[in-house]
Amino acid sequence: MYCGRSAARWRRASSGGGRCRSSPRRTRPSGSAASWTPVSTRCWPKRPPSARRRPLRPPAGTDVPATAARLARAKINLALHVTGRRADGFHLLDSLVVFADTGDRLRARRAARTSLTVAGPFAAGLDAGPDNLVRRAAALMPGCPAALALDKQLPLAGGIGGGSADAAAALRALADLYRAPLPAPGAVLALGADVPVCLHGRAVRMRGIGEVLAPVPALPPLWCVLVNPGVACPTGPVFGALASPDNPPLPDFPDAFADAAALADWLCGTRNDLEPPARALVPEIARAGDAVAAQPGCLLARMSGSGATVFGLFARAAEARAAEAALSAASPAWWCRAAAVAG
Ligand SMILES: C[C@@](CO)(OP(=O)(O)O)[C@H](O)COP(=O)(O)OP(=O)(O)OC[C@H]1O[C@@H](n2ccc(N)nc2=O)[C@H](O)[C@@H]1O
Ligand SMILES: Nc1ncnc2c1ncn2[C@@H]1O[C@H](COP(=O)(O)OP(=O)(O)O)[C@@H](O)[C@H]1O
Repeated sequence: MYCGRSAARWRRASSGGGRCRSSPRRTRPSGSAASWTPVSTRCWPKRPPSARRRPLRPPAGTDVPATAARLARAKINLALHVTGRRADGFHLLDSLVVFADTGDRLRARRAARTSLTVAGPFAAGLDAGPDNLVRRAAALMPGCPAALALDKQLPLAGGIGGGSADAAAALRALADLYRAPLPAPGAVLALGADVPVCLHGRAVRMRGIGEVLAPVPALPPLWCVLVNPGVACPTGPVFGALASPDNPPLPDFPDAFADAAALADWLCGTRNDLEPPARALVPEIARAGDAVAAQPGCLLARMSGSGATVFGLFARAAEARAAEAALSAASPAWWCRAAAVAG
């Protein structure tokens, strides 16, 4: 990690291990509605959505749209502490999660049967079949058939939760189209540990394996640059390479963050515990982190999630855009995006 405006403290990892390019199918975390702690009150269906077979009819007189569009925002783990390991092997987390104002685009149109098409710069290698998280999300709402179109703008297996954001976007779009309730929390969590937080979609503290969400102080205006060095970094192997699952939780939050620099200072007392094992698996992460940390105005550079995407934080939009331009010019093979951080 690098933090501070002058001292470059991004630590280089000792290289080791090979590149990870495989994309294993996600295994399902077990979860129950009882373990879900939503920040806001939600209306859950009284019976499981799977009980519905025919398309839902919107309530009479309701003006429902025929199409819906959603931005599936990139998730950023500003801090990610691994604090324990459950008996089933899933790790307990304590994470400050925010969302960048950039992501995949999902369009949905009411139809007789559910279908999915995938286009965009990262469509290659992503199957539109039943394993796609959009399809798996739609399967949780069988009364809401739709023609779904995913414009895949985010790199796959990049630690920015693209698949989870797509699943959350699909659930929201179908709920909009049919004025239908969202699936039960346990079913949402079973799609992936990051899906509940992506469904929430705003800055939040995430604990448990991803199902316990709690409010955080309002974020100051903040911009980021996201950099993915083009190497997929699958989540499971990174957790598997973690030295210890038992690490201290996040420090106490202040009542407020005065500005971006104050947030960056607080983040300097936090970590991403998955960064050392990810850097050992994918040496490109350290190179990307060094490059981001060297950008003028960069307050902090760190890896998000299980990698390989690295983020830099900036107080001003112009600095983030300049960083994107400089990084893209220096390393054309890298995926670089400047974006506002949505509070
Ligand atoms: C690490 C995080 C942090 O936000 O982000 P990403 O790097 O994936 O973006 C998430 O916890 C990832 O969530 P998600 O990507 O949905 O994970 P899943 O598909 O449910 O799990 C993939 C695999 O990672 C491991 N896993 C995942 C979550 C967790 N809390 N403990 C784990 O040990 C398990 O081996 C699991 O089989
Ligand atoms: N719509 C989707 N977009 C991205 N990945 C998907 C999607 N559906 C299934 N996947 C699978 O989910 C895994 C995790 O992808 P992603 O959410 O992009 O990364 P991460 O969990 O590192 O943030 C990948 O192995 C990918 O094959």
